[in-house]
Amino acid sequence: MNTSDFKFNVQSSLQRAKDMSDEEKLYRYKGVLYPQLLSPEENLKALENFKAREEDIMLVAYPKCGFNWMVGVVRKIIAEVTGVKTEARMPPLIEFFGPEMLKEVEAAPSRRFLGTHLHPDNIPASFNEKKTKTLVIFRNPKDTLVSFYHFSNNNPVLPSESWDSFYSNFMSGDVAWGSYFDHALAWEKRMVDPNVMIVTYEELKQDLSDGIRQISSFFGYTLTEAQVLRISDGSTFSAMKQSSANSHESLGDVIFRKGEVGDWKNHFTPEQSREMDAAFNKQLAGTRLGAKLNYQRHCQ
Ligand SMILES: Nc1ncnc2c1ncn2[C@@H]1O[C@H](COP(=O)(O)OS(=O)(=O)O)[C@@H](OP(=O)(O)O)[C@H]1O
Repeated sequence: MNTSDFKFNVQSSLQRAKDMSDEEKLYRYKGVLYPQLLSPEENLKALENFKAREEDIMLVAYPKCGFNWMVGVVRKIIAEVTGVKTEARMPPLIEFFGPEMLKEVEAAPSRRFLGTHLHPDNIPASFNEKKTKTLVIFRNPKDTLVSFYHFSNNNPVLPSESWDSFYSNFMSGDVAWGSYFDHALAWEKRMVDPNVMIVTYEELKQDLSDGIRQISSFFGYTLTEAQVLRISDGSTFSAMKQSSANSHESLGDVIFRKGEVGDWKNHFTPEQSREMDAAFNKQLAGTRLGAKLNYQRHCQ
């Protein structure tokens, strides 16, 4: 799959964003906000008939939950097992592709590595129908919100917003790619599906090697301990930030920002923190995903 056109599109989108007002940068598709320049309606419409394959490798994340980290890890796993290196390429987000690029993807040989931030309702139905193995990464909502706030203010294709305004929009789900809680509740329902594996940012921060072993075996690969070590050494925050100028060009420093658990403590007011606690309790307390996110430890 050749992604040079895609690289060019991202650069030209960043350029075009300079002439747009913040109001023009997001639009609604089936009720969910998406970035006009990166995921215009024609991209999302073209995706509706996308033909997933059983052998595809699919990665899903709500924005800022660690998608690019997992892209790096999965690409390194693939490189170790097959010898094919694709790490210098931009992330394989299907909603950024557009009709022409999608034709190339449809013609590409298996196994294809694909990813998305799409709202679960907007993910092409064929991924579920074909039982494509799908890795989903989640992160605690407070750090996700902080990361998203900085991203919005440093990525020209998204609106710039004050902390209080972004906080309110995140809580009501009026941010690009929709509500964190909508995504979480939809994936919570699929946690028992053997074709879905959910990992959390926080558990990977704690033991990346174990995560790499589990992820590779989920996709049907077996790694030696030396390979696991090589992949984890190359996937630390500092290693990935260092190589990001190559893989992500001008967005490298924006995406690889801080890479820590708990930065929310430097941003949330006590009242905002209590409001998020109440929202989490209402939506996710007592669920499997809620337990996996270990909210009390990471957010209280
Ligand atoms: N290797 C590694 N280790 C730890 N943390 C990492 C790593 N790579 C990326 N990150 C952090 O992930 C956050 C970006 O998330 P996404 O890649 O999902 O962002 S995006 O929505 O696709 O733009 C963003 O979090 P914040 O630093 O809190 O903003 C990145 O720094």
